[in-house]
Amino acid sequence: MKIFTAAQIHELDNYTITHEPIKSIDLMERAAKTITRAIMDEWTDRTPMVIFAGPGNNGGDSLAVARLLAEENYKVSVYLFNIHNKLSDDCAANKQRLIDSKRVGHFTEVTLNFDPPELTEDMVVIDGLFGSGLNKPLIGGFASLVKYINQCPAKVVSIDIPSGLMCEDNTYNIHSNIIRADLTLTLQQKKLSMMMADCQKYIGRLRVLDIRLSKEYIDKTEANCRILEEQDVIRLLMPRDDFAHKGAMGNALIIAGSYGMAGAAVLATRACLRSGVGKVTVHTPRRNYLVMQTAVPEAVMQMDHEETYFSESVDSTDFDALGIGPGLGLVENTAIALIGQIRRTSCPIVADADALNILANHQAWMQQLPSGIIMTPHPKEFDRMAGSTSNNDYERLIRAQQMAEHIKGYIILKGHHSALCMPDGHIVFNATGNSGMATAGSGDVLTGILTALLARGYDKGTACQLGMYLHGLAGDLAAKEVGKESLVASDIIQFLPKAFLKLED
Ligand SMILES: NC(=O)C1=CN([C@@H]2O[C@H](COP(=O)(O)OP(=O)(O)OC[C@H]3O[C@@H](n4cnc5c(N)ncnc54)[C@H](OP(=O)(O)O)[C@@H]3O)[C@@H](O)[C@H]2O)[C@@H](O)CC1
Ligand SMILES: Nc1ncnc2c1ncn2[C@@H]1O[C@H](COP(=O)(O)OP(=O)(O)O)[C@@H](O)[C@H]1O
Ligand SMILES: [K+]
Repeated sequence: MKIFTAAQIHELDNYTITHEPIKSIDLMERAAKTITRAIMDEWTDRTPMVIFAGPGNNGGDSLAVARLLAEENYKVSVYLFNIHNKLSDDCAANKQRLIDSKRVGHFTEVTLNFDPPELTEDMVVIDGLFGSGLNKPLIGGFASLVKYINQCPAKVVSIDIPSGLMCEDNTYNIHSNIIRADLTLTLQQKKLSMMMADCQKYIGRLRVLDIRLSKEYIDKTEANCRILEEQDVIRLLMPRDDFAHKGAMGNALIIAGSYGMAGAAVLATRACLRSGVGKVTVHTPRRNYLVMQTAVPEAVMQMDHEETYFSESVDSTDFDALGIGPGLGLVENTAIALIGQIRRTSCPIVADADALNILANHQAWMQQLPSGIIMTPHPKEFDRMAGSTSNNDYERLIRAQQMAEHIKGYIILKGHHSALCMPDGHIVFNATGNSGMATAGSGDVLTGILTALLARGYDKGTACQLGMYLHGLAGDLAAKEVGKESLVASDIIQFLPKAFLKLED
């Protein structure tokens, strides 16, 4: 699913109106019918509905919804805010339709002062104040109204987007003046701000409603951001040749683990082995020998000269991909070995965890990364790499996007919706995965999967997309079986086979 900007959404609306063709008022009616059905799915006609409508088309939508709900015998009260005495054409038309229908129990057009109605627990508030046309933070009377709605005990449903929330950048927004919805019914496509963890408190539960905007425009218009879907991923899968032999299925090298952190190496290596690769070699400190050999008998062991930490770069000529970082530790000798390793490696590299922390501690090295490197930071690791803390998730995402372009590499900013930032500036969000995966070692598993896919021969962008999707899918399948609370990183590996099977089916 593409994520369009507010400006593109506006173009999409206009394109639909001109090319379907359909009158804009009829398109609004179609949207309102879909929204009304979604509301009726959630609440019966015993629930009193209080609608707050703004002066633009978001207000127009909500006035049409008010009329349609009233026709379905819902008890409806409507407050239309028209303080500048200027309504959009379709909002004005829907005001008239609502008055003419005579079904709505209470209608007030607020032009000056507003005496707010009592909002009780049994009611539903429909927030149709502002949608994708919001162009500045809410202040004054609208801000007071938002605060009033936010402190009321009623359930709140936002049409298209919680009023006050911008579709993209909320860095300079006034956060106390944004509606905190329980349910957001967004039209046609998710907006970028809906992918950000720190905006979830405004959005609540999210449903995307198909209002049949122009498929032609959606298909032909380039979007900078998109959400990865199953059908995209299925197309990426390479078939396994019947005559395959291990020599042709990729040779992966994992450099991971230090004394006390053998587990990270075990997880990355096991995940790598479960992701279709022909052969996996793990380079780890001597003292991890017995643990590794016992836990992952399928892997080839290559022991570092040091007992407890990675100390010298290794010849990677014969390998097809390198995964480096999980549990590596931060001692200076390891740092020097790491940068040496990165410099002498010519196959694709996945750098994770301590590899990223080391780079963050040596900012000059950040400038010398080979193009095409794949880095998989969680937000804290990213902030360390970037050299400063981002104020919000959007700012961090834009920094990651800029860094990926600057170093010509791939950055997977991990989270609920991990964001793959590509060297050409595109961003791909992952939609699989769940909160059960917020457990130590989940990231090591991703490193193993990515290393395997690269060794198998997937190009970097494909390996990143497929890898994060499979990782999340395995986590989702595991959560179904063991529950989110009990899920551990090994469960993700255990369900990787089922994740592959699901995609292959
Ligand atoms: N177009 C279509 O075909 C379809 C559109 N659809 C619906 O339309 C919605 C978009 O509608 P929209 O473009 O009219 O914008 P909307 O969000 O209602 O607000 C615009 C008004 O707000 C004002 N304003 C802005 N910021 C403000 C602020 N901080 N404080 C105060 N005022 C502020 C702004 O005034 P201005 O600044 O321009 O003077 C203008 O009057 C979209 O979310 C979806 O629900 C669906 O029906 C599907 C078909
Ligand atoms: N709430 C969540 N929803 C979806 N995926 C999650 C969630 N929490 C964590 N994950 C995934 O789990 C992994 C955690 O990685 P990371 O933070 O590096 O863990 P660790 O360092 O312990 O291995 C990431 O791939 C992330 O996307
Ligand atoms: K809204």
